[in-house]
Amino acid sequence: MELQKGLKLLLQQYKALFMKNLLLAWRNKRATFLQLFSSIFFIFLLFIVQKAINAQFGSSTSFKTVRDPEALIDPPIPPCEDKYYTKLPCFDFVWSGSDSARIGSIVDRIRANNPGRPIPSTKVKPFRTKGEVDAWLFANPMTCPGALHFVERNATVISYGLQTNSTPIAKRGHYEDPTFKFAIPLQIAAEREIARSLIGDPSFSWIVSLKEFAHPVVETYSSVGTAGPSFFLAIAMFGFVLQISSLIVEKELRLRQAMAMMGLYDTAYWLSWLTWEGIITLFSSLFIVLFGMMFRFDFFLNNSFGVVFLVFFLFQLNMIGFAFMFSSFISKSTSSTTVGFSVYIVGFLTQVVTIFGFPYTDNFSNTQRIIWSFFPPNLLAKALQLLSDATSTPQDPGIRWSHIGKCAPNDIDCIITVSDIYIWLVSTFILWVSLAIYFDNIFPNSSGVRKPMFYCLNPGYWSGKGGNKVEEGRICSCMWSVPTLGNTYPDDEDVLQEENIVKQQHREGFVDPNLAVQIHGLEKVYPGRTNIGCCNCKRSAPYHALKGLWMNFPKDQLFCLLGPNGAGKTTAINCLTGITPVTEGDALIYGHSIRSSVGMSNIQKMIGVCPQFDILWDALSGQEHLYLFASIKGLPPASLKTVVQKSLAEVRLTEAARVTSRSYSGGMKRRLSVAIALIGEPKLVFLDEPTTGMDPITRRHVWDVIENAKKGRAIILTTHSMEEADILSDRIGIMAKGRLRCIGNSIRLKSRFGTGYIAHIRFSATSANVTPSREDVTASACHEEVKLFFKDRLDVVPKDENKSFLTFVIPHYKEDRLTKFFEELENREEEFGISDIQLSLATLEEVFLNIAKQAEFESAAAEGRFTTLTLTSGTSLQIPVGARYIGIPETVSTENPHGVMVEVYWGQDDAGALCISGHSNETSIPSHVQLPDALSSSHSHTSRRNFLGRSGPVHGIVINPN
Ligand SMILES: Nc1ncnc2c1ncn2[C@@H]1O[C@H](COP(=O)(O)OP(=O)(O)OP(=O)(O)O)[C@@H](O)[C@H]1O
Repeated sequence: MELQKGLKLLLQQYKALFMKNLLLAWRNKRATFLQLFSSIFFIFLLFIVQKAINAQFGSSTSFKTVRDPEALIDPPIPPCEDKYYTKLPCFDFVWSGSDSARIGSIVDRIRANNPGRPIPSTKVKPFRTKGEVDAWLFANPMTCPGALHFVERNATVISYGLQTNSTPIAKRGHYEDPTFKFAIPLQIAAEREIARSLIGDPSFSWIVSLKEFAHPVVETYSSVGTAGPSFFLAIAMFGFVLQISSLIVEKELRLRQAMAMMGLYDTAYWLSWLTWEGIITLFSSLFIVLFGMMFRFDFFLNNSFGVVFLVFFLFQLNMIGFAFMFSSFISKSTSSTTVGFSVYIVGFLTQVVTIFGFPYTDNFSNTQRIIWSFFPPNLLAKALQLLSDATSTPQDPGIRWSHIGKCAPNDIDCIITVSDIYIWLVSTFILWVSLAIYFDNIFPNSSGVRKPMFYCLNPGYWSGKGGNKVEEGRICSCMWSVPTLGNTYPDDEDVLQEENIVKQQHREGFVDPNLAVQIHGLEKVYPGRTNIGCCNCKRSAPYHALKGLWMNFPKDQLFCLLGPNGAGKTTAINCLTGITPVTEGDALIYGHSIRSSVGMSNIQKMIGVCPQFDILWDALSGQEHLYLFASIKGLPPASLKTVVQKSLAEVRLTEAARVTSRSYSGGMKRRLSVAIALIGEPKLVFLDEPTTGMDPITRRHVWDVIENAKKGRAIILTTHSMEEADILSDRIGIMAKGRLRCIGNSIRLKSRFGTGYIAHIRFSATSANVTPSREDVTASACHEEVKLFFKDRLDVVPKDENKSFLTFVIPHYKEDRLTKFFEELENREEEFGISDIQLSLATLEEVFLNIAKQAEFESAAAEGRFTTLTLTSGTSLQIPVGARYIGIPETVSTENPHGVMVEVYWGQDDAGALCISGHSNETSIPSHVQLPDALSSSHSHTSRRNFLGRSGPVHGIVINPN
């Protein structure tokens, strides 16, 4: 099948990813709903805030249009309790001039003639002089709203002075103007009563009326301009947090890596997210403006629709770009809410500062403005302020398209316009997205791999020819030097032969067309690093996970890679699939080198990978996964449906095709992963433990799938199931500690590395006329005879036995005696009471365990590990891990002229580490054995004392009795 290439493939991948984003958003309806419609809630809150403020300030005529102002006639002196924040007991007024009886009577009349409310004498306080009044006011603040100072100059002249607290105060949205409320009524009352006293007519008429100017609304409070920035920032935060977590989840779950392995273009990935979020942002901004208009905000009604919409759209888009950039710094999706919350808090604070004028006035420098404008919430706050100021009174026309580049006529401090803010939002958006892509490349991905810091300065990166070099570890971690490998020649003859063939082909530059993979000395060292934290310094040494692999994988064969945990199987697959860079060596996959970026992109088109852990989107169904991966692979659109249906049928997921993978069982997920690996007819398939977690029936079915898939392609399979390896593989390689230990087909491995042949002897049930106790005796006699027969002819003892069978393990080197032996045994079947004889080769599991144990022996020897052997006699010896024969120090005697030794039996614990499982009886060391002096010397190092004078551990002596 011809796969799509170039621009066509990019477009196909883009469409498939866009569809994936749409499906994820559709399945996560609650989050998408919040992203689109949370604005209605916040705008409703703004509406309530606006209403509450209007109600509070409603009493002040400044907030109203006054066309026919009402006159206030003879305003009375109000009670002192009416003053805001007054302290009780209080006085309506205090006065000086109490030495004069005439002044006293004027004050009495002021009290008595106060319109509508005569003032009781207790509510006024007389003083002799102004100085006394000042001293009293100083000592008793907030207890009196005004003071009158009278001076009787002569019989026809009385002068007076007025004193009041001139600070206007606001209380719960109401302003108190002390001049109008207290000073003028006192003034009117004082002048009225002085005039009456001077002309001697106590009923002299005196009417004063006060009236404000007719005026339009002088000021308004816009909740959108003041509280709006933080509310609209909160709306944008939904998109911000969701975007960060979507990107991180795909990184964290290695979904991006899986797509990259299938040949995904980064451009398609970023474009799909950008367009998807662009569309969501567009609708979200549209709803903000429509809801704002619905709630009748002047801000939304009087400014041009397009101008307001663009502010919200560009701001939200900018926040998405900001989220893209942040996602490079975060590795856990659970941190996205914390990051979102922190950005919101910082944004809220900087917005408050912005609303108070920083730094968009002449008082601040350009540098301050530039730095401030990099943070998108600040630009939003300023834009909302400009738009809100432009509609602050009904007379203000708002901002039209034609005016976006101009300052408002009354804005004398204007330093930034709406069009400047658009430019800032667009250019910083481009900056965030570029930084996001750059950081995404230079920060380690989920496999710890990253590009060099200046990768984009490499011309090869842009031309597509090379420049795809990758590094490992964090940017700021110091790498340790890579340890060199010692002797890398294999001990096993088959491995050596394979290695020689591959090496020769490599030397000759021969690319065998019948080979799918040629591995040339593949080495992988995971870098050790020193991470310097603020108060600690963590070190980890480099780890040699692959120590030089030389192997060929023919086409049309299934190669099974076995090995204990940590052997390096997954590392080998990761190197071959380009997930992790190789340290040394190379591999050719269908002639393409894994070390070249062009080679790797060709390789990715012809491989399929089923990773060790299922890499699936919870919210996508099996069918959607297959559509997505088939599209990324570049299968022609016309064939997608048929291919997907076929794949689903192959892995028996047709019925569950439309069910989201969240509801799949472990086995179903594995089957889907296998189907993904096989989609698009890849020429090489990597299956990393594909049947883990499957029940026996499903496992057998998947074996059928794999068996069928073998035709026309190479498969590399890793598994911990020996049965699986035995059934499926054409060739098996067992790895341990980063090296290939053996290679060959199953029979070859069993015959070379198994303990030998296994003979099961089953005994016939004793006849019915034999009593039970007699039956036991007969059976036991038969067993003994057979045991004797095996001992006599083959020198073997039973490995396992019970009432009805005996099991013997016959070593390979006794193979030549077997034909005759079994002929004789068959002839004597009746005599021995044998009902059945079964002869089989040792199992692959046994081979595996032997190889793993051998590798442990080698690594223990290489590392010089020691353990304690406690003999039955009670003596404890320090012996090297893996040593088989140990001479016991200071045991030379006339009976044992060469001393005494034991054979140590080694087993492996649950973690695969070597442990002593027992030891033989103490026996004399044979005379031919070369002995170290230590064995007989009484002053040997084995019983030396340490520097504290205490005796150190006694060391056993490793000897070779053969
Ligand atoms: N990113 C890494 N950084 C450091 N060491 C690593 C890294 N990945 C793997 N290793 C180490 O490399 C060794 C080989 O690991 P690998 O996963 O290849 O083993 P495996 O044979 O696939 O084991 P399993 O059967 O458990 O999957 C292990 O000791 C592992 O700890």
